[in-house]
Amino acid sequence: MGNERETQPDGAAGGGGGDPSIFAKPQRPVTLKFEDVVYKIKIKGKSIGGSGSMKGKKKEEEADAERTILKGVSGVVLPCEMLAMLGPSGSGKTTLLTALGGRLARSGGRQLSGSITYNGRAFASSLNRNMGFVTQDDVLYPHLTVAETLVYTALLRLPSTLARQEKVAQAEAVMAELGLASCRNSIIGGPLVRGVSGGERKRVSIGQEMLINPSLLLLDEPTSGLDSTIAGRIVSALLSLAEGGRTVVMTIHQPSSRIFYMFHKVLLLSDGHPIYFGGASHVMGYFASIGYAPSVPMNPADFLLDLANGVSPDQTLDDQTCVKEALASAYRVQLHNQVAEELRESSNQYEEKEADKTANQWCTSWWEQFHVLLERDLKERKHESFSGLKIAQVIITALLAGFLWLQSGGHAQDQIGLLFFITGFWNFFPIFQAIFTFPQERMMLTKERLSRMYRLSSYFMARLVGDLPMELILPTISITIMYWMGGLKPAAASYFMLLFVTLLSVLVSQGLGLALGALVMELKAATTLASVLMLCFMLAGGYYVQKVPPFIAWIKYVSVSFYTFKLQITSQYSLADSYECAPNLTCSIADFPAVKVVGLDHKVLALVALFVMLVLYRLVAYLGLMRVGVIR
Ligand SMILES: Nc1ncnc2c1ncn2[C@@H]1O[C@H](COP(=O)(O)OP(=O)(O)OP(=O)(O)O)[C@@H](O)[C@H]1O
Repeated sequence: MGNERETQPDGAAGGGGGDPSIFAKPQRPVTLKFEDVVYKIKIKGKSIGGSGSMKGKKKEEEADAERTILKGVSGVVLPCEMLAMLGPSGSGKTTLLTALGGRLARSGGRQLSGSITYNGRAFASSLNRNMGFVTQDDVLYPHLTVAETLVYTALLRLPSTLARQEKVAQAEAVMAELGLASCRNSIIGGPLVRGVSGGERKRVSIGQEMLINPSLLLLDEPTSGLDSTIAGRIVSALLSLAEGGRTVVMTIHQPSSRIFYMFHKVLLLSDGHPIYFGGASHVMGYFASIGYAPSVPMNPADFLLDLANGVSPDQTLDDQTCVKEALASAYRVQLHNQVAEELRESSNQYEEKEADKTANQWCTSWWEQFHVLLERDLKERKHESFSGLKIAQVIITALLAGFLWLQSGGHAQDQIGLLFFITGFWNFFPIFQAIFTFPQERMMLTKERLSRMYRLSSYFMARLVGDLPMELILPTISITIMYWMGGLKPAAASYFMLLFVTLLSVLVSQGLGLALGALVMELKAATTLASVLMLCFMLAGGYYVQKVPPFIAWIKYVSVSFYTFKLQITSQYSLADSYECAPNLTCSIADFPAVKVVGLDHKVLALVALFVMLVLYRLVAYLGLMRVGVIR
């Protein structure tokens, strides 16, 4: 089926939603071809046939416990064309779009076969810089404004050859293009914070991809959940982009007829089978020619969806599976060869002559990435880091402890109890703050890493540095209150030593929280694991038990609480100190039960152990994060 519209590879603007001339023509227009794409997944321990799969194949699929999601889909999309992929829910649209974006997982029994080429070449990671991918769910930071979101994306995704001002100007241009200027200073919002509307959020997501002026733009349901006017505006903006020389492919559920006729080409899927590929204006004629014409005038998209669901207009075939089979076999007889011919004939006009040597380079330097990510992180998380609730929680706890220990000065039992309370509180608190960090960021990290926006190391360092102020300020306030109210040793050196040790242990616990979050990437499991681990560490900390069976005594050597408590005790006591062990009897502090367990010696070793943990946990967190955003 040909495309009834005349395509304009030179990039004349036309149609809908705005003037794309503010954007340069894409540097390398892309011809996207896909041929006989088949995608199979293995379902372990179950024997399932494909839902509504063709009868003959059902048995074979059951035997293999394998499900075929895409069953030989072909098509070609040229620069200046916009293809819509239609079909019922579960028909395979998103799977195909993900395959076209080079993001489909192939490990763990998942197989993708057939060919997908971009200007005649297979997918290469360099394409990510020339391709925009808008996912169905908008993955955006809720506390950034529309303008901040787009400016930070521009700073990260546009090359270093552009000055900061030029990147900002590009973000402004995108906002103007997508009609976002009026809400530029509104925050994005999310489930818990009210922000811009769903349509505006979607336009921000599209804007993030438009910023890089991609030659190939793939969008998963860009209009879902929007009213038809807003949906129309979005599709017409995309039409403008396509007609400016880009190749645009989108999945869409139920477009209005006005939207439907904006598409140059349509691919209709039914249970993974293609049942139509060709010009949007020819689709009704094609189905009429094979005996399926609507009995009353209707929106073509509704009619196509009925057909793909197996509902024939005249209801002559009651069995929906029969209708689907008839349509799939009509495609094979009538269209398959035609599409194959179109694939052969459409030249790879823009074929790249040589491999892209910049494939593995980044748009921006490590420092630029670090700087922008740190700035963005501080903006996005300032409400959380400096939350009144968190500050109140810490200060109230410190004051409460201060009042409880107000009259305990000089009493060893109470003082050592206070030290262990400080150890416990400042081991528990940071771990449970840090554990949420990476699981909450997973979607964003995946999205941005797949777009090759930044190195993992720059992200990781920005995150660590961004967390630092609050990680250090709050414990300092808390320790100061408890130290002086609780009557600990009134000497500056002892105070600073205790403060230093506590801050170090806060950073170690934070690292442990980050590592657990990054390894498990699931909040419930990570918090459970952290509770168990911290309880073990606390119990082995030296305060509660003195006689520990040898087979379990080693736990203290991996316990952050043990080293922290030991160093805190040494900040307050030396071997020369004594305490009142019975009325009118003084004993050496070294004989006090808890002090006996942790000891007053080997201070340097304890410090080294904390420093090793400080580095090690962060290294584990980094290694855990390396899995995110990697397609297998
Ligand atoms: N990795 C996977 N594991 C199990 N099932 C999968 C996997 N990937 C896709 N599927 C299944 O394949 C089918 C097609 O999914 P896909 O998301 O492509 O459909 P869709 O047409 O985009 O649906 P929707 O319009 O609801 O988004 C669905 O039944 C889905 O459950």
